[in-house]
Amino acid sequence: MSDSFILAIDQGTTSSRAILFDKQGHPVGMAQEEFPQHYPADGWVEHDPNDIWSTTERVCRAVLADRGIDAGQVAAIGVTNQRETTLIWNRRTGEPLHAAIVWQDRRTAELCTKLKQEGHETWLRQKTGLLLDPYFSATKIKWILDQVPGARSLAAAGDLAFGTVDTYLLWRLTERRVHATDATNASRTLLFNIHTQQWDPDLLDLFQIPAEIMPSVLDCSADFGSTRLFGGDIPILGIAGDQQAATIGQACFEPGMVKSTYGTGCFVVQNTGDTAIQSQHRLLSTIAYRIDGRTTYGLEGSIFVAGAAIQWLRDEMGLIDTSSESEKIAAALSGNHGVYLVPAFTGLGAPHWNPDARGAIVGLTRNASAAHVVRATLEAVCYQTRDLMSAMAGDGTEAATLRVDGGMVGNDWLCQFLADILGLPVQRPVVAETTALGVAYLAGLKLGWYGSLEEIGRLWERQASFKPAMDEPKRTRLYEGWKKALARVQ
Ligand SMILES: Nc1ncnc2c1ncn2[C@@H]1O[C@H](COP(=O)(O)OP(=O)(O)O)[C@@H](O)[C@H]1O
Ligand SMILES: O=P(O)(O)OC[C@H](O)CO
Repeated sequence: MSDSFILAIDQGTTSSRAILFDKQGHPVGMAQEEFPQHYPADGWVEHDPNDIWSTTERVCRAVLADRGIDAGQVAAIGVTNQRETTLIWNRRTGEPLHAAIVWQDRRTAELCTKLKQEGHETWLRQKTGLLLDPYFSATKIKWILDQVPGARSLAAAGDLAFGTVDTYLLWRLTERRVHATDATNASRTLLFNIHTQQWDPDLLDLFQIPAEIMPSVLDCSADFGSTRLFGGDIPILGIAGDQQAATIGQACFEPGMVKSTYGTGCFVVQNTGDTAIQSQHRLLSTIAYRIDGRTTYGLEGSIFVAGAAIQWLRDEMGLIDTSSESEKIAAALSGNHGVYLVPAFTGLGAPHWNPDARGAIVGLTRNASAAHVVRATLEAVCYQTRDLMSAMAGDGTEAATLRVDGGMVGNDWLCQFLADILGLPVQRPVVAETTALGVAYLAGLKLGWYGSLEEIGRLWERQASFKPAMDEPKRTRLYEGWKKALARVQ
């Protein structure tokens, strides 16, 4: 089996990646391509569907060519993706009706506020585990159907298909144009009842979305069809939203286990077993994975800006030349000197859910320097994680450790400060690409490469552990400072 691989496609917010994994879950090759972000109006974020597709197709071809691997050696494909991002296309022509509306896009904030005022949030939360926020797909679908001329009549004629990014990629990968998604992606639309596991007629009604445009919903580890685009026929056997895939890649299979992924945003997910917890702290209840028809739920805290703030330091403020430089700068300072940065660039996500909040730097004195702003940006990611972890402890289980991954956790200073502020050991795995790994595992389960999640769990390896080293009074003092800064922007 040594010459057999799984090809994991990770279609993220800023780039598309293709990674080949062997049976032991080791990456043996990777190709990555960034693509343009479009900001057509304040608070709007769009992707060109053709960029999503063409970068994905190219990175798949590139990784196979680089490693000299042909389609016959690829046992299966797994697909993981930026979630909630919404596409609608014409089933007959394949033409997208509109640009993809990205998860970060706030154009439907007003509609969400109106629906909240009309009292819809409570029943909607019970069914979906989510909140009324522009983040999720439903209001984005409604926006496209309402704004694109002729869209509603095309939908009535059965000519339109809606999909999150996984669904769009699946449709384009498969010759027979499979229109399907998995339960984790479905659970981010605000249209899927996480208890009955069905598209919910009341929700479709509320958002005026015709059922005909919705994809069928399968387990995460399932036969999604096959593709002939890379030479031979390769089955597609795994799909999961990226944060759920990372939960699997981090082997958080026991209730109470938590992972946190630090990429563009930061997403903390705790496994809650077969219970969909109704959060009292404005966290989301979501489907962590569904395998063999059995659903495992998760509690999720989503922060919209994490690594994106480091990019902002680099691209807009010019305070650093590279993201990794932030580590050296933060480490060289003896403390934060009371400087806090609240990166509420697109409002605040969990547990605040305030779309109108905006960013701020507070505590500046004559001695404050660019270095303090850089350090404050890294610190903010850690304080926000503590906000989420405290909310989670209030709703369910207090975590014993935190497993971290994503582009930012190569930063040792960040990982240590995170352990210090949480007062919790932080563990970093050997395979940093946990998102792609998670979906490779899902495909591998279907292939029979792995007999169970327990077997997969035994493959998880720790690369580094960061133990809390800060005394409690200092931890409390720093966190209190953060809370004061946060109060200034709300
Ligand atoms: N050493 C570092 N310190 C801080 N941030 C970093 C570091 N390396 C990368 N990043 C940030 O991590 C993000 C990239 O992570 P990645 O997981 O690839 O993101 P995504 O999948 O959301 O596109 C970028 O925002 C980048 O600024
Ligand atoms: O593409 P990422 O890694 O920033 O993840 C985006 C999330 O799935 C949005 O919910």
